[in-house]
Amino acid sequence: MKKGIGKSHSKIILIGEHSVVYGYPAIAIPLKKIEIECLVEEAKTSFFYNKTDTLSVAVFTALKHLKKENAKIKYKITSQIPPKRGMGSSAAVSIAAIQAVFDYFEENLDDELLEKLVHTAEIVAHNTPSGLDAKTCLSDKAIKFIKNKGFSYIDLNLDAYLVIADTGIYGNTGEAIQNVKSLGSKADIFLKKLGELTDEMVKILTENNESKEKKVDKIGKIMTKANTELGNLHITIEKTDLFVKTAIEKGASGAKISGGGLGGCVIALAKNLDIVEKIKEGLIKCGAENIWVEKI
Ligand SMILES: C[C@@](O)(CCO)CC(=O)[O-]
Repeated sequence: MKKGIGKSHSKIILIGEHSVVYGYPAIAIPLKKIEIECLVEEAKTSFFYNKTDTLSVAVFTALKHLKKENAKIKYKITSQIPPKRGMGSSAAVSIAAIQAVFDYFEENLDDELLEKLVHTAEIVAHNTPSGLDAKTCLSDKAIKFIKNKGFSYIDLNLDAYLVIADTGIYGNTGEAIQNVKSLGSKADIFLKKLGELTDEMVKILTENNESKEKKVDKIGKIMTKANTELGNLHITIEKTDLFVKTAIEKGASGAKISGGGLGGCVIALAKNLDIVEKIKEGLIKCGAENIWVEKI
């Protein structure tokens, strides 16, 4: 039977979520071990478009581009990425689905077109995507990203670990973006501060000759400060605050939410595996539903 396959992976945002929507830089890291795959196969009936479902929107976006809106296909997603947790599941679903549709019809798809189509699909998912999620889910390496300006690869090389802990609470990027918008000009000062913190982190990562340990300390502190600013923007919640506090008590150099907010994941930076274990233990006691560890 004819079939098409597409693949992508998860991501986290080290710093700069939300402020990136307003033109400030962000740093994001692909999580290549947490994968997603989409399979497209022949079906008896035409594809049914549901505009409230990210996957359906992505498939439709690809079919529309190929002028095959009435194609008789069905699709299936196999994903390790929990949805609505700030781990890029909507961008990754879109990437995998669009690739699978193009693969099914044996059409060429370069990265530029893929990104454009993902962006179109993402607009339906949360209105004003900066493009950061899609770019990170398409990347093999950490990136520094500025909306409408592009990206550059960034070498982290810290010999440290990120503990990524899922609160189990669905975040809502669209609502979180709306919360920030509704603060009006009151948000400006917090967004600017996030931009400054990101610039500071980029400097440490790219220009600083200190020991890795000192860099990790500084980066951790910046992460925690960023979380405070995200709190000022009303997108942290009680459980993420508890995770951040606990991770730091257990020895994390710093911690923050990652992604859209209002739930989702907290990321904590740890200097070594002993600290990783302590953080994990603490966060499991606080109700973490799932924990991943990424060396950075
Ligand atoms: C909240 C946000 O900054 C990140 C969502 O993962 C939105 C975006 O960049 O499109």
